[in-house]
Amino acid sequence: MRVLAERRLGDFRLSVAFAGPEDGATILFGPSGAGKSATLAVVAGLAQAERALVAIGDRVLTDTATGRCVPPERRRIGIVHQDARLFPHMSVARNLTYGQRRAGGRDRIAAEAVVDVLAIRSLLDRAPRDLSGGERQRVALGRAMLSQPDLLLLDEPLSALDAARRGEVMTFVLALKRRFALPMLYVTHSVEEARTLGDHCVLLDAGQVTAQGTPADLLPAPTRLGEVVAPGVVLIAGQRIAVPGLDAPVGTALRLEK
Ligand SMILES: Nc1ncnc2c1ncn2[C@@H]1O[C@H](COP(=O)(O)OP(=O)(O)OP(=O)(O)O)[C@@H](O)[C@H]1O
Repeated sequence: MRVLAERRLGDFRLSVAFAGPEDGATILFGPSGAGKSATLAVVAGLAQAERALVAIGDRVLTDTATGRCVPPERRRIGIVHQDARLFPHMSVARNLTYGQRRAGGRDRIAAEAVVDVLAIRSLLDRAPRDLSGGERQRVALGRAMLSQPDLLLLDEPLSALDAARRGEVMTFVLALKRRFALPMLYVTHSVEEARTLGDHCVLLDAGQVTAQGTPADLLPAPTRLGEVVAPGVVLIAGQRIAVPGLDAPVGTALRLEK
């Protein structure tokens, strides 16, 4: 995947160029306002840029030098947002087949395999309103996969979930990545997500790429100061400490404030 995007948004100037693996996840990491969404919009074909090149393998989707610009619906890009945006009037199964219908006969990614990897078989007859937040995101991932994308764009897909669900859904994203080996462009603020899921990492700040490399090299592991090891019990520096009133679920990592 190759991306070059130069665009102006009011006073903000985006000027980024990066390349990522065709069979792994590229992380776009940066603070709020760095230009991550502005970059995704160019990749998805939803925004014009003064200068842009977007290519997946040898498929060129945007090239301002030649005037090429494939419309969004023909880019073969699956998008997963922060909120699942499932169709509320359709069952899970119909949400999934909606993705399939848009695939134009391509069928590299089998529905059965996606349903298995995401463990959503028991949810197929449910309505989106009867799903938990984590289940909804798994279905949104399935719908995006079944549109048979050449690229999966994930725009902070875990950030609306609580810590426990985040870890769970992250495991499913990892499983999809391993099983289907398609390029992913993954936007996050989370060091943990970047390090767990990323093969390549692009750091953005103020509209510019400030560094590119492996997530492990660019993003130091967060220090886990404490972990909930039983209801109301935190393990800190090897000691089990009871914390009355603590209702965080077991497994939650805690950062302690002074
Ligand atoms: N239509 C617009 N007009 C003017 N400025 C804009 C417009 N859209 C975005 N911006 C500015 O462009 C900058 C980059 O925004 P962008 O949404 O890409 O950041 P981001 O990295 O995705 O942030 P976040 O993590 O908060 O989603 C911000 O300073 C934003 O205020």
